[in-house]
Amino acid sequence: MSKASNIVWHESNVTKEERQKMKGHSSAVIWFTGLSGAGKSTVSVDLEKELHKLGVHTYRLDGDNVRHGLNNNLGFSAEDRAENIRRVGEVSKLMADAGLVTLSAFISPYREDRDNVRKMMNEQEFVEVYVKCDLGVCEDRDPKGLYKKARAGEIKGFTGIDDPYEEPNKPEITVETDKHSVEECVKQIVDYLKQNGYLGE
Ligand SMILES: Nc1ncnc2c1ncn2[C@@H]1O[C@H](COP(=O)(O)OS(=O)(=O)O)[C@@H](OP(=O)(O)O)[C@H]1O
Ligand SMILES: Nc1ncnc2c1ncn2[C@@H]1O[C@H](COP(=O)(O)OP(=O)(O)O)[C@@H](O)[C@H]1O
Repeated sequence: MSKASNIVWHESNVTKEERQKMKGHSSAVIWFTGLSGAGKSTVSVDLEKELHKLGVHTYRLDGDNVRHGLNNNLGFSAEDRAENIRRVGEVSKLMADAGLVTLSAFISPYREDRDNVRKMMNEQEFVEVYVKCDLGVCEDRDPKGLYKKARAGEIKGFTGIDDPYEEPNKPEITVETDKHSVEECVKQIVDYLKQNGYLGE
């Protein structure tokens, strides 16, 4: 809910549709959710490179990066995670309005928070990608050494250890990074986007 009153929406003279036409592809928010170490960053970085080669205008938003700036006043309580996801959802929506394909990679552990982002956009604009990976595999990978710290009790409220992760019920795409290579996961997403008309002619 807005705290401000007496504010009036001001329309632009260039529409989203006109921006999309100029770019030659649809806008979309590709929302990566999954455990720490599941591969959200790795897959989204390689997917962006692939989309760029195909002439798609992209931008990537990543939990670690956004928490250095826009969201540096938020921690990892359920309330702060909800606010993190709400703000990133609003930024993703602005980017969709600008005609971009945004790749948003956040643990986003709560189904309700992700569904609230979905509700912010047009139905076909939100593509939820569940980056699925067994917790044990994530823990073995431990690319930042955070699981080790969480197990040692040095980090409290770590997702998957002593904080919840709610799997998506009906994601548009599930990539299983403990069964398929990065290249295969990227191809699966590109194929979905092509088959569903996101990438233009
Ligand atoms: N308590 C706790 N739980 C989970 N993750 C933690 C925590 N503390 C720090 N980190 C680091 O923060 C990154 C997750 O940030 P997100 O913004 O994606 O989290 S969330 O969507 O708000 O849940 C996450 O990055 P990824 O490993 O890329 O997922 C971690 O590096
Ligand atoms: N199929 C795969 N997809 C994504 N990452 C993989 C895969 N196989 C192994 N990895 C490795 O797993 C780690 C995933 O880390 P990262 O992308 O930072 O995860 P997240 O962003 O979800 O925390 C990386 O070290 C990556 O090289």
